Order: sequence, then C-alpha cells, then structure tokens
Amino acid sequence: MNLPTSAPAASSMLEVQQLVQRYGARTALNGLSLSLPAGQFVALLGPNGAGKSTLFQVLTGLFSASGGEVSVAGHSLRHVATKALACIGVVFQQMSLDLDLSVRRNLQFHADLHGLPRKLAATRIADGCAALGTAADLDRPVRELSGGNRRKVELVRALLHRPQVILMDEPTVGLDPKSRRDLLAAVRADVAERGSTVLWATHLVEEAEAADRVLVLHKGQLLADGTPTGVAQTLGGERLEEAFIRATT
Ligand SMILES: Nc1ncnc2c1ncn2[C@@H]1O[C@H](COP(=O)(O)OP(=O)(O)OP(=O)(O)O)[C@@H](O)[C@H]1O
Repeated sequence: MNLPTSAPAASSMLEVQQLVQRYGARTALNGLSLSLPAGQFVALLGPNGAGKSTLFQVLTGLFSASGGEVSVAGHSLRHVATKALACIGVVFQQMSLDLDLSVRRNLQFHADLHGLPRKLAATRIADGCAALGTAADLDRPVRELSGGNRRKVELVRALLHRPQVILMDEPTVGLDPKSRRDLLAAVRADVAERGSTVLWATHLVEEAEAADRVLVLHKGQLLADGTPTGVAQTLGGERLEEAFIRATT
C-alpha cells in the first residue's frame, strides 16, 4: 500500500490541513490549516486559550488530533510519525530539563535519544552552548542556572539533531529583556544559517512584529496570515497591537 508520505509542496516544511482537536464538548482547534516553507520565522500570535499549546501538542505527537493531517518535511505525522518527529525540535512552554543533572548530561541524553554519535554530539553540545553564551555552565546542575540560561540550554537541545522545523511555545515567558533578545537572536541565526523553519507561539505582539510572517490564531482558527503590517491591515488597524486586541476580544 502506498502511504501518503510525500510533501504536498516541495517547499513546505510544515503542512497542517484541516486540523481539529476537541476536548469533550470544547473545540480547541477548529479546522486549522497552514503551510510553512523553509527559512521562515513565523509567529503564531494568539490570546490565552486560542489553541497554541494544543497545536504544539499535536505537532509534537503528544496526542493524535481528532481530525486533519500534519506533515513535517514531507513525512506524514499519522503514517510515519518517527520520521516526522525526527524533523522537529521543540522548546515547550514548561521547562523540561532534569534539574539534578548537569547541562552536559541533559544534552547528551537528548542526543542519545536521537542516535547521534557521541563525538558529534559532544561537538554540537560544546558549540551550541558556546554560541548561546552558556559554555561555562556545561558541568553545573541545571538547578543552579537562571531561567534565561535554562531556556538557552533548551534551545541548544532542540537544535542538537539539526531539525528542519523548530517549535517554540511561548519560550520567553518569565525571561528578562536581555535573555529574550538573546533567545530570539539565536533562533534567528539558525534560520539564517540553516534555513530552518520556526513557528514561535506568543501572545506578545512585539515578538510577532519581529517575525517574517504572523499567523493570528483565535478560537482555534486563523484570523489572519501575512507580514506584521499586512496582518494589521487585514484585522483593520494601523498598528498590529490595536488590531490584534480588537479582533480577539
Ligand atoms: N486538557 C484539556 N482539557 C480540556 N480543555 C482543554 C485542555 N487543554 C486545553 N483546553 C482548552 O482548549 C482551548 C485551547 O487551549 P490552549 O492551551 O491550547 O490555548 P493557548 O493558546 O495555548 O493558551 P495560553 O496562551 O493560555 O497557553 C482552551 O479553551 C482551553 O481551555
């Protein structure tokens, strides 16, 4: 049997078609479709409860959606989940490092899960932490790190297996302005260097304004899709913030 595992379009790294997710009577994703090409930094802008985390949970295989299809770098999440998930790097909203292990051990564990050869993993861990300015923390337990540095380690981890698609679920919550800027710059650098595709969920309009493209999610559906300026116009405002607030309240 031929399974539908090929990419719908050669340039589409993340393809979501008619995604539906229900929790009992509540519909969190209501026929959501989107298509993201390589080399794009995309903000998923939505207010609390819009469905951002639900989308990320489906995209990362935490549960199967009630309906619809997802493919990552041409691999169907439904039919070849292992291949699809291998193309994704993720930073979840909640910190997910082992606090008692060192940064190096946390990262090595992830590299092992992805089957990276030890030598290659060691190089990427050292290079990644150096690039993010956390090399001095490599042998410290994560518990001793600041929130900003924990986030940076999570980004290094997400990039270790060099995924084509990077999912960031409200990654700057609780970070100070410098840590936020560093994290954003590091992700931007990966897009520029490797042509990765980033989906960055946020409810902060200023983060969306820095993106190549903005998807506005509200009640599980896309209200607008375009450049920050284009989206503001679509939503009937001059500035994105006013337009976003008006459209989602
Ligand atoms: N496990 C669950 N059981 C029932 N309802 C849920 C569950 N998870 C989410 N929901 C509901 O689904 C909708 C979407 O929630 P979701 O957490 O995906 O939104 P979000 O955009 O990530 O919000 P936030 O910015 O607050 O994290 C909300 O109405 C929420 O109450």
